[in-house]
Amino acid sequence: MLGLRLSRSIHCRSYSTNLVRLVEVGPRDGLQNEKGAVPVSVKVELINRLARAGLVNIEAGSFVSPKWVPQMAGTADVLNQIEKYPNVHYPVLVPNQRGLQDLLSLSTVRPLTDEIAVFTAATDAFTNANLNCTIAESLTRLASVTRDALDRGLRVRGYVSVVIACPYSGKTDYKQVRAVAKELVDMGCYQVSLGETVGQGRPHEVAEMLEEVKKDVPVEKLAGHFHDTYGTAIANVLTALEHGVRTIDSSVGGLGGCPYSPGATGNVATEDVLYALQTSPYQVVGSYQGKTIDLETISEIGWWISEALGRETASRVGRALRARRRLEEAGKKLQSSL
Ligand SMILES: CC(C)(COP(=O)([O-])OP(=O)([O-])OC[C@H]1O[C@@H](n2cnc3c(N)ncnc32)[C@H](O)[C@@H]1OP(=O)([O-])[O-])[C@@H](O)C(=O)NCCC(=O)NCCSC(=O)C[C@@](C)(O)CC(=O)[O-]
Repeated sequence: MLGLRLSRSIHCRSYSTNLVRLVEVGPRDGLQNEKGAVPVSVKVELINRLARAGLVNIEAGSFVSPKWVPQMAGTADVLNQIEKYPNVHYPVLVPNQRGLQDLLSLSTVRPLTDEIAVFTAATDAFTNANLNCTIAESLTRLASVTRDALDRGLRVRGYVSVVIACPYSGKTDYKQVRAVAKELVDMGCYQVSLGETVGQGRPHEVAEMLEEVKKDVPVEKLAGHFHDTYGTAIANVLTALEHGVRTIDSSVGGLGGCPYSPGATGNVATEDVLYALQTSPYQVVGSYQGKTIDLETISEIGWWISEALGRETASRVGRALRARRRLEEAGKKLQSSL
C-alpha cells in the first residue's frame, strides 16, 4: 500500500497537475441500460442532486434513436426541466446529424446545453452493433456533426468504445484505438474518453493501451471510462491517473452498462473514485458554491437512485458508509436507552 502511494506521488509529480476532473455519466450511461423506463422526473431529480453535490460535468442523456435505446427518449424534456447551475456542463450524446439537428431545433429560445459527445469504437464489430455502420463510416458522420456543433458554439467530446476488448471480436488492437482517438481530436473534439466498455480490462492492459494512444494524442486530451464487470475498474482508474490521465468518467451508485455490450456491468462508482482519491496526492475538482464534492452526499444520492430503481447501490463505498452509519446510530440508541 505504501509502495503504491509512493509510486503514485512520484508519477503525480511528473505531470503538470494533480487536479482530477470527474465526468458523471450515471444519468446517461447508467440509466440507458435500465430494463424499465425511468420517468423524466426521476432523471431530472438525479441530475439536480448531482449538480448540488458539486459535480460539474453531468451527462444528461442522448439524442439517439429511441428504437435503439428507448431509455434515452425524453432527453429533450430532461434538458428543459433541469435547474441549470452556473459552471456545470450537461453534455448529451449525439450519434448523427439527426440527433444534432433535434438538439439545435430545441435550442432556438435558449441553449439547452453547451456540450455534446460523439461516439464510435475501436472495432467494426462494435460500431456495427452500436451504430449500424463501420468505424470509417461513423467517423465520416461524426466529422460533419462535430464541425456543425463547433460552428454553433458547442464543445464536443469524443468517445472510443472497446479500447481493451470487444464483446464481438475479442482483444482490441491498441493501434486502432490510437488511430480512432487521433481522428476524433483532429476533427475538433476537446477530449477523447477511452471506453473500457466490457469491464474486463486489467491495469497492465490499460497501461499498454494508454502508452500506445499517447504516441499520437496528448494525455491532457484523454479521459478514462471504466466499467467494473470483473472488479478491476478502480485499479484501472488509478493506473490511468499514474499514466497522466486527469479526467475520469464515473457513475453514481455504479449505475449502468452498455446496451450493446451484453453482460457488462456499470461504470466505476463515483463514490468509489472519491474514496480512493481521498488523502492521496490527487484532488477532485468540484464547484457548487466553492464546496468540494462530499462523499457522504454522493453516496446518499447513489442509494436514493438505486432504491428508486428497486435495488441496492452497486457502490462498495456506498454500502460500507451506510453500514457504518447504521452501526453508529444503533450505538447512539443503545447509549440513550441506558
Ligand atoms: C445511429 C443510429 C440512429 C443509426 O441507426 P440506423 O437504424 O442505421 O439509422 P437510420 O438513419 O436508418 O434511421 C432509423 C430510424 O431512426 C431514426 N433516427 C435516426 N437517427 C436518430 C436520432 N439521432 N434520434 C432519433 N431518431 C433517429 C430515423 O429517423 C429512422 O426512423 P424511422 O424512419 O424508422 O421511424 C442508431 O444506431 C443509434 O441511435 N445508435 C445509438 C446507440 C447508443 O446510443 N448506444 C449507447 C451509447 S454508446 C455507449 O454507451 C458507450 C459509451 C459512450 O458509454 C462508452 C463505453 O462504455 O464504451
